[in-house]
Amino acid sequence: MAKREGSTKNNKPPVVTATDKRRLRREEEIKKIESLGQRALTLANNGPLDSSVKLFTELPISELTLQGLERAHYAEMTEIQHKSLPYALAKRDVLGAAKTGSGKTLAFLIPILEILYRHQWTQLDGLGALVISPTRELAMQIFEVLCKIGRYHKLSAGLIIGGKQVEEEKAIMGRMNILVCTPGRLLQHMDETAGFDCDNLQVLVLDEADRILDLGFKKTMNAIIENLPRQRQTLLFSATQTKSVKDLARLSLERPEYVGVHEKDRFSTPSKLLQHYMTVELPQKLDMLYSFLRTHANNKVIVFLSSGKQVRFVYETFTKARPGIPLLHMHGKQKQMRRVEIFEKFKNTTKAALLCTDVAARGLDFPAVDWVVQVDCPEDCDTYLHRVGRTARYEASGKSLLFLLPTEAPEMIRLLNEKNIPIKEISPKGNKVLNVSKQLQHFCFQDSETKYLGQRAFVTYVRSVFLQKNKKVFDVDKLPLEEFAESLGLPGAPQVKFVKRKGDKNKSYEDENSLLKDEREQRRKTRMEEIERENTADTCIDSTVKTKADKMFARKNANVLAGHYQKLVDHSDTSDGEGDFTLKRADHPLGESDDNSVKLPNIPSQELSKRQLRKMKEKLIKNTRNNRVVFDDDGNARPIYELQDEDSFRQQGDVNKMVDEFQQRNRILMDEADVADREADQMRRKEKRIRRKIREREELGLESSQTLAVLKTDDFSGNDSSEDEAPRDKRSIRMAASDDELQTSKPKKQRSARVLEVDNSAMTLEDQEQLALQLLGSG
Ligand SMILES: Nc1ncnc2c1ncn2[C@@H]1O[C@H](COP(=O)(O)OP(=O)(O)OP(=O)(O)O)[C@@H](O)[C@H]1O
Repeated sequence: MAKREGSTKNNKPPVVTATDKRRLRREEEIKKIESLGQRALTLANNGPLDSSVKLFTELPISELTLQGLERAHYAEMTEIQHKSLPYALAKRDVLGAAKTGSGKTLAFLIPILEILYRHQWTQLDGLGALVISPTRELAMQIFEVLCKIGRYHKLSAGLIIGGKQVEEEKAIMGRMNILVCTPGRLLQHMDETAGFDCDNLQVLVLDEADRILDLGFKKTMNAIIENLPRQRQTLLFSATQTKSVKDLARLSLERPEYVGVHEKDRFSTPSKLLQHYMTVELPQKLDMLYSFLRTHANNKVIVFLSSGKQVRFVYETFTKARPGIPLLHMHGKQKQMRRVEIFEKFKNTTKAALLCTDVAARGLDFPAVDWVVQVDCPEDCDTYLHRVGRTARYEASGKSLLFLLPTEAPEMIRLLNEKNIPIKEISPKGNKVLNVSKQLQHFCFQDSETKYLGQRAFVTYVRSVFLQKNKKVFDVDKLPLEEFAESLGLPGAPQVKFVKRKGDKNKSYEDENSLLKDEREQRRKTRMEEIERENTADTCIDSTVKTKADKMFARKNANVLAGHYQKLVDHSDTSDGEGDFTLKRADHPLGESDDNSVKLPNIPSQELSKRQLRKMKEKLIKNTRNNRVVFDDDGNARPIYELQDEDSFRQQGDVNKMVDEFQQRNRILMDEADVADREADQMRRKEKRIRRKIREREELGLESSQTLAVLKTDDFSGNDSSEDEAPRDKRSIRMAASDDELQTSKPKKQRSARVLEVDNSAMTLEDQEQLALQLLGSG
């Protein structure tokens, strides 16, 4: 004390050490945090925010988040943000509903950052916030926005969306403060990962809440919720929000604030979205789509179909038919890396058509989409809303077109009108409709793989109609099946038999990876039971009536058909939950096997009973008798030899000469066939080579499907040797640009703890993946 007085007397300033500076700054920060909390509470208690408040800066939001928002060019709040943030920032439960593209993502990400910041969350506190999304792409998108606006916070964040690197994920799960994930993989970690617990969880967010809480995810979500503490904040957002009391009870919400933004609007779709529908007969759908793409070749278009097989078939055949617009395709069964690639490609393009299933229907924020075309009718109005919501986002405009069958149109339009969806009928200009069916026929005839794909596309479409709940819209009996098959280029309609299993769900949209192991096991068992039923119910098999397709199969030897038969009955490789019913052809006329031996369908024999094996053998032997056919130029199957009566034959001229001519003609034909076979064989081998390479790449780990990154190092240790730099810089997140930088620029201590500083400024998903790989590799 005396010393201080002395120093004052000598007019010397008191000595302020670095520790003092740190302490002062810390005290200041604590005061700010307390004030933020107080202001947030007052704001929430005051009720709805005044309409004059427009900017994020006017809300009790920390400097760190505001800087992130500014850097990402977000200044003014959208309506849903304006209405929900005051409650969410005060840690209240919120059920938010607002039109598609209206900014719901920020409405839950800002509160997450703020709540954790106000708790001064550190790595030692573990998991503080969990965001659950129904699809991987949506999770990736949310993660990207989080990286952008959270760049100045000292929090770690991970993206957990499935893939192969479970073990690597396990190693760092325990250190994540925020996780963005899909339900299936999250549950897997809850079950398997030691050291990963959610006991401290502060905020739970369900994006697309109605979807996550519906039947498809019910079991998984129930199990996840069991692992979460009851004392937490829960935020639910969707354009089509659930109000089910049961759902809310499952989540134990506490007096939630219901924030419905556009409820009083005249229409439930964005105002700048122009919506049309067109009545199209089923066999004309692909012609219409092809014509549409030809005439919109300079646009960015999303095309929705109801199954992955259809997506693949249209993609494969249209790519060959060249509609003049680049084509991309996305469905649930694609490898994750491929999906990421397509997602990024479509995001960054201005001119392309993305053919997809409903896996892309919700939440995805592709910039500047001009058109959304729904080739197949959505299962309900909510799905319609989410699909069209991929265009006209935020302040942009967009158009949509819905194809409806004459049988679907009246009821579907009534339902859409009832939901305040303004949709107008338009009719195609007759002279602009191009015919693509002929080309499809050609492709199917030329390539058996395309034909099989077409058959499966046919089956999955019919199945999807059969499984729809709303029978007033969807009537499978009224589908013109033969004409539809013809329009896909198929030589006849594959016969489809429906066996509705107990517990069948109406799931045209499901991330297969979300299925639990026991669900998959259950499906496998049911499939085996179906095969058993199929093999014993011979009364269903009508061996006399043969479709053109049946005859076409006869060309193939038994071995190939066995594979095909397996594909038809084995639903395990279905892309869109295709395994929900039994498909059965009326008969399977088999051609002669090359080696005259009978091959059984490719099912492990130990999984079949003796009786099943015997039945299958009998069935195959019965069907392998002389019924070979040839095909004429129109693709019609004919028997190889069609006998004339002798008199008319002799009248045609000298028999020996005719025999010579016949043999010569056949030699030429056989030579041609030989060349074609060799070419096909070469193609097949090439494909196999490519597939093998891809597999090898994957095995080497070059395909990183798992994405996991650390947003920010957590360092409240007080070790601020660089404290005289601007605090913003000191705290800023820097991304190591290369492996070398990662290796060399970090202090050893940090590296050994595998904590990276990340600058997400220009961080693409590829960067994030790269970073994740580096991070994982560094341990
Ligand atoms: N405050 C804002 N200022 C400017 N742009 C914003 C703001 N909030 C969101 N956006 C932009 O609006 C677009 C849509 O936002 P977002 O994806 O969050 O919509 P959404 O309501 O979640 O849509 P969906 O219901 O389809 O999931 C995004 O491109 C986003 O960057």
